[in-house]
Amino acid sequence: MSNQETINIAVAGPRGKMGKEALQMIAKTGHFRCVAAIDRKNEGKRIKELEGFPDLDTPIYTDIDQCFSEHPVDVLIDFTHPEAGKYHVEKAIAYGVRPVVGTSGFSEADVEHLSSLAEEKGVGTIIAPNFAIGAVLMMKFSQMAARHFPDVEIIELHHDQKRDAPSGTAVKTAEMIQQTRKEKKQGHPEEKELIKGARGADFDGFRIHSVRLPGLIAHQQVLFGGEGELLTLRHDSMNRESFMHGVRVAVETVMDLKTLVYGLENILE
Ligand SMILES: NC(=O)C1=CN([C@@H]2O[C@H](COP(=O)(O)OP(=O)(O)OC[C@H]3O[C@@H](n4cnc5c(N)ncnc54)[C@H](OP(=O)(O)O)[C@@H]3O)[C@@H](O)[C@H]2O)C=CC1
Ligand SMILES: O=C(O)C1=N[C@H](C(=O)O)C[C@H](O)C1
Repeated sequence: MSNQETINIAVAGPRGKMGKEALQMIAKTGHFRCVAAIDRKNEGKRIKELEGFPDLDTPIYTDIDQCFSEHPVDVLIDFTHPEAGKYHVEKAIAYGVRPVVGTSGFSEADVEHLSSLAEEKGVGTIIAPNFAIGAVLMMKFSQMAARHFPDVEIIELHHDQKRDAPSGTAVKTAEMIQQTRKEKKQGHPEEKELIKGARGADFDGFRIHSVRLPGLIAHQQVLFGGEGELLTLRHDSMNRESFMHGVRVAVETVMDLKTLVYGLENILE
């Protein structure tokens, strides 16, 4: 489709950190229009009544059925929580609305389930654990490196308001590494944790560590160890605008899809 055709968007989670950022991105993108918001509070209010958007006269719904029945919505952007996100995606697909989902914490089974729904209805859907371009490159470089360095540990670092651990990005990175890494249980065979959790979460024989601190936004290091050498890949999101180019590309791309795509790396050129 032409980049200039207007895309009507509903945003789920408009009071959240990412929901607010998405509203700003939509306002700055000429051919995007926010036509509705889905929030579990503020039924019947307008976004302009929320903090930060005095000019946005967009209706807020708590009932997603009502929202999709009353508005012609092309794309749903969801930045909420996994249970709400899954419900929103199921509803969107049923109404023929294309979901673009950043919400993390979906299980493999959730993604498979939503993928079958999308395919059955022919509704384009994008679920991306991380919309930052640098993060996607870090994941791809990690996948390349794991072919040569099977000894790897992931350290993800996030703000202390994050609910899920490990992060969606860390899980996706681990899944991508798993595709190229020779299977191996790392560390000493008789290794013993003196404090439970000291060695982090086990993913197919390698470890994921989650750090939560105020002051952090979203960061990840992937450390590879070899004979006499170390390779460190690191990505830092210094603000939440860093995710918005990817969200914009996903909104444009999903208009032409008929199935579910999991991971931004699958749509970037
Ligand atoms: N893919 C990516 O690039 C990125 C993904 N994320 C992910 O996005 C998600 C949101 O992150 P963030 O904005 O920081 O989190 P916030 O907690 O700031 O925002 C989440 C929002 O979702 C709302 N919400 C919860 N349940 C519902 C519901 N049933 N219906 C409607 N809204 C609901 C919350 O409302 P309430 O206040 O009432 O609880 C809150 O406003 C997380 O899963 C995070 O991991 C974050 C950054 C980048
Ligand atoms: O909660 C966040 O903040 C983030 N969540 C996503 C994740 O779980 O990977 C993406 C990014 O890391 C920020």
